[in-house]
Amino acid sequence: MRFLLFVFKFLTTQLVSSIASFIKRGKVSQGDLDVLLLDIENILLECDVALDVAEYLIAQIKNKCLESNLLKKSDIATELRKIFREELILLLSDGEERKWGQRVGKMSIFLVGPQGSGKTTTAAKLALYLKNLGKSVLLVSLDVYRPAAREQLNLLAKDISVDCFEYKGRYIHDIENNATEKSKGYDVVLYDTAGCSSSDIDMMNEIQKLCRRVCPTDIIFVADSMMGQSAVKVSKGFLDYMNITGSILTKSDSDTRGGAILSIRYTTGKPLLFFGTGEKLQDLEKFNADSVAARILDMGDIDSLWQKAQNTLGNNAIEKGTKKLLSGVFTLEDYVEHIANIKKMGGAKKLASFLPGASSRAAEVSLEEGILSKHTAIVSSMTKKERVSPAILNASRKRRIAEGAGVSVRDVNQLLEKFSHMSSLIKNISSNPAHFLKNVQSFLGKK
Ligand SMILES: Nc1nc2c(ncn2[C@@H]2O[C@H](COP(=O)(O)OP(=O)(O)OP(=O)(O)O)[C@@H](O)[C@H]2O)c(=O)[nH]1
Repeated sequence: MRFLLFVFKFLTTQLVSSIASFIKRGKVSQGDLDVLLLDIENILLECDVALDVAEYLIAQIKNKCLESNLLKKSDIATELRKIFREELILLLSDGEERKWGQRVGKMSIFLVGPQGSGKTTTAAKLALYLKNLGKSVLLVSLDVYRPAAREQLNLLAKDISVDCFEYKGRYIHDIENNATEKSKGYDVVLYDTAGCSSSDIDMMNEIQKLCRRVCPTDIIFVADSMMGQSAVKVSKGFLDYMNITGSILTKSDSDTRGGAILSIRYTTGKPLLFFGTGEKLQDLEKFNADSVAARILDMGDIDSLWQKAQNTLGNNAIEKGTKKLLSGVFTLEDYVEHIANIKKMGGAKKLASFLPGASSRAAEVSLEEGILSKHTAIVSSMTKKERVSPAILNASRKRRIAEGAGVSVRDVNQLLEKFSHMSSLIKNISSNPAHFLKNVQSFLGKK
């Protein structure tokens, strides 16, 4: 599963450095705060957040700062981030998205949106998601203009073993009539519509008519994360013709500045349901406002990190690893296994992005990634005995290992130093786990 690696990179870096330089000033006045909020508004605009949305968010934050007497607080930085986070969450969610897909009764879902926004791919991703929830799903293409789109949906449906209604005719109403007949017996019918622009009045009228006839339970607007400032205009265009009930943002794995996320939620007033995070059919993530707000403010996203560990490594492996750690035994083989797990989960850089303060440690973590690969090579060129008892490593053994791994003896010494540091840390954790937990909680701000 890919995560929102890029979406907030720019926004986060800019916001965090602005807030940090504001805090560094020591005593701050209302004027300083106004300048900071103006800076933040500009950063939001640079990140493609629409003007209305940026102004609204800043006005809300300003009100909250006044209400809470921010300037009189002893820890202005923490309080400001808290306000910012709460306002972002309010802007992004009313909690409705959490209930999506759990509804009892038949669902019929229309996916609508501009051309190329990812509707067909998302239809298949959603079908897979709903199938995994135990629902029977039928996919239907309502795109009579592009036969390739029907073929594309059919192929995707085969990939995930979901039924697809194949209609070879040319008239959209015939497809719809036949599909309504075929759809009996399925829990969910997912309709993929033809991509259209809101300025194409004929097409919009046609989709509107179809919506009236089928009366779908959900009309989901599929938008490309990269649409930036135009997100407001495009989503308003669709809202004029149909009652959108939720949105999905695709291509959030691409190098976008993320503004569309805030803009679309604000404009439609309807829940953001999912993010498309890649081209594969598994690359669909449920939207979680808390996680997104935490990532934007560089406050870490431990829930997503935990989910990622569970999905990649499995609960049994995590439990086994934790037990071993708490027993205080830590060998070089365990160290290499941890490095392999970090790689499996996407590498040190990706994992660090889930921790608080990630944006300020990006360069450091990049360096660490190379060191970890070196360490794996060094341990691989050791004998079993050396891995279990590194104390036996004398000068000649170190030279042999360094040669085998293609590194210097200094690198071998650095690994041993790091390993020894980690071993004593783990011994400390195992002798007092409660104290360790307390430190972790305070690091994560969950005192
Ligand atoms: N990287 C990435 N690519 C995606 C994502 N979703 C869709 N795509 C790609 O975007 C391109 C267009 O996707 P489609 O699903 O064909 O888009 P569409 O909206 O159905 O297109 P039309 O029917 O022509 O309007 C394809 O190459 C997809 O693989 C995503 O979340 N991430």
